[in-house]
Amino acid sequence: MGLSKTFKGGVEAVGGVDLTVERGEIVGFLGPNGAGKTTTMRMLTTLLPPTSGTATVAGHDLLADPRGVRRRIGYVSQGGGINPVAPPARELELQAMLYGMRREEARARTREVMTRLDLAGLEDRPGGALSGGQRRRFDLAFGMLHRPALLFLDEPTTGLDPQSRANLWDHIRALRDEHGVTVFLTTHYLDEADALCDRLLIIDHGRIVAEGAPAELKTGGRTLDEVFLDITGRSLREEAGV
Ligand SMILES: Nc1ncnc2c1ncn2[C@@H]1O[C@H](COP(=O)(O)OP(=O)(O)OP(=O)(O)O)[C@@H](O)[C@H]1O
Repeated sequence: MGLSKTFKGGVEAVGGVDLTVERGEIVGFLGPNGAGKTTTMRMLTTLLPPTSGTATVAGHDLLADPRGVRRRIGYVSQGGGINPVAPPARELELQAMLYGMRREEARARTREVMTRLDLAGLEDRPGGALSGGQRRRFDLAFGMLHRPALLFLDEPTTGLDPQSRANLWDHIRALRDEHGVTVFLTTHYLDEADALCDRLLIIDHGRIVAEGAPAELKTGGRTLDEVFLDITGRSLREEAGV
């Protein structure tokens, strides 16, 4: 599909990415800061027009049928978007109505998703009074509300304690195992990639540089961290101005 993106000013963020994600797998998209992960994800979710190339996402062509893509995917952005003042439970109901559900159905779906994600009992709690783990689970609730076949998660567990991370992994696995949802996620935590993902794609300087199951990549008794550094090098990206 050769997806690429060059920003105004000439920064080539993504330079011809070809990737395939199979239905029902959890794919980890790894890469150093500035490698092009978020830019790729924003193109795959129709939020950013590619400079060239296209892709088939959840069975629909990105350029020819972006509405078809949007209907079938969920997207949870880096850092999420929970309103600190309003209870996210109420906003979930409104969101469900925006997806075309009637009030009763929206209420029922909100209850169902919240129960699934261990959020029952938090119906009246404003976003600002939630723990980091609860906030991230609400972010996930927004992403899965309309039963997408494919879920994009940009750094879903950043800033969470080990318990909350493990809990979120369980929820992500359950989406795959019980509903056949395909998950495409970025993370900087390589232990997370190792434990959670069926397959990994490593991007660097806007190009895919390695791909495989965690066990396939960890050759020669190396940890995933070692493999990652061997592939992408040890220089700091921000200081190189990339
Ligand atoms: N709107 C923009 N305008 C110009 N350059 C941009 C823009 N967005 C991203 N870039 C540049 O494109 C490159 C890729 O950025 P991107 O955010 O996709 O990386 P990333 O892999 O998601 O990084 P991180 O791990 O830090 O989130 C970087 O060099 C970045 O500075």
